[in-house]
Amino acid sequence: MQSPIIVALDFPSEAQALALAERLNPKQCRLKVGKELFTRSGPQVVKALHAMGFEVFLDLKFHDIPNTTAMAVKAAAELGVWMVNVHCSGGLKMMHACREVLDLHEGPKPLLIGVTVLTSMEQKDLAGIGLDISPEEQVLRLAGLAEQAGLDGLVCSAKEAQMLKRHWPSGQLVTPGIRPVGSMQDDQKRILTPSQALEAGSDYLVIGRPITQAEDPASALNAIFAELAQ
Ligand SMILES: O=C(O)c1cc(=O)[nH]c(=O)n1[C@@H]1O[C@H](COP(=O)(O)O)[C@@H](O)[C@H]1O
Repeated sequence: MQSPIIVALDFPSEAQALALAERLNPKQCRLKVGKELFTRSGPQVVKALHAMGFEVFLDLKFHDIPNTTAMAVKAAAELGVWMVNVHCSGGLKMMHACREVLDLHEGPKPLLIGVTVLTSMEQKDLAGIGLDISPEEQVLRLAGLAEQAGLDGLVCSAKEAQMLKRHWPSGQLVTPGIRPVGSMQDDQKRILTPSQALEAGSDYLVIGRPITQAEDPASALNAIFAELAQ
């Protein structure tokens, strides 16, 4: 089976990230490079992971005026990443500019994914930023904009996957906030287990600390992969 697992390489140095990657199998997962690692190590770490045979999700959650965001997405495409993301709350014009720049890009195009409501946020956090609606309503509103802009899918909580697949069947759903039974919740709020997330309609599962902080990360990945392959 093509693995749905994306391991989040949230490390403070390239050395640590590559040491973890060395222990993982590119047939069992893809890797996510996020803000901390990229800010410290830059495109070099992405190139090193590509050289090890991994496909990379560049998770920098771009959010800026349309031209700036689109040029950042273009740079990601030129780096050869498999997936890139932008915040849907940047609006329709911003997402549309990103779609257009990728349509013009020659060669393999990364999947363009929109971030809806962060999995660390609950209703009261939305109220704190002036949004007096439920996370589900806000996710649906942003999903509608992302579909209209021609994005390939969404980052969302697996708890919203079923609802989103009904509204946008072809949208690829990338879901963090995944916790195998018995692992720590950490700062995640809207969580599901790997199997529950796939059943709910997730296409890709972003899993960080339950694998990267495990005593034996390869076994932790293997156990999740085996459970999903059943
Ligand atoms: O875009 C993301 O990947 C993301 C979106 C979101 O809403 N919530 C979320 O946790 N993430 C990322 O998913 C990863 C989750 O890591 P763990 O909580 O350690 O499994 C982190 O790298 C987060 O940056």
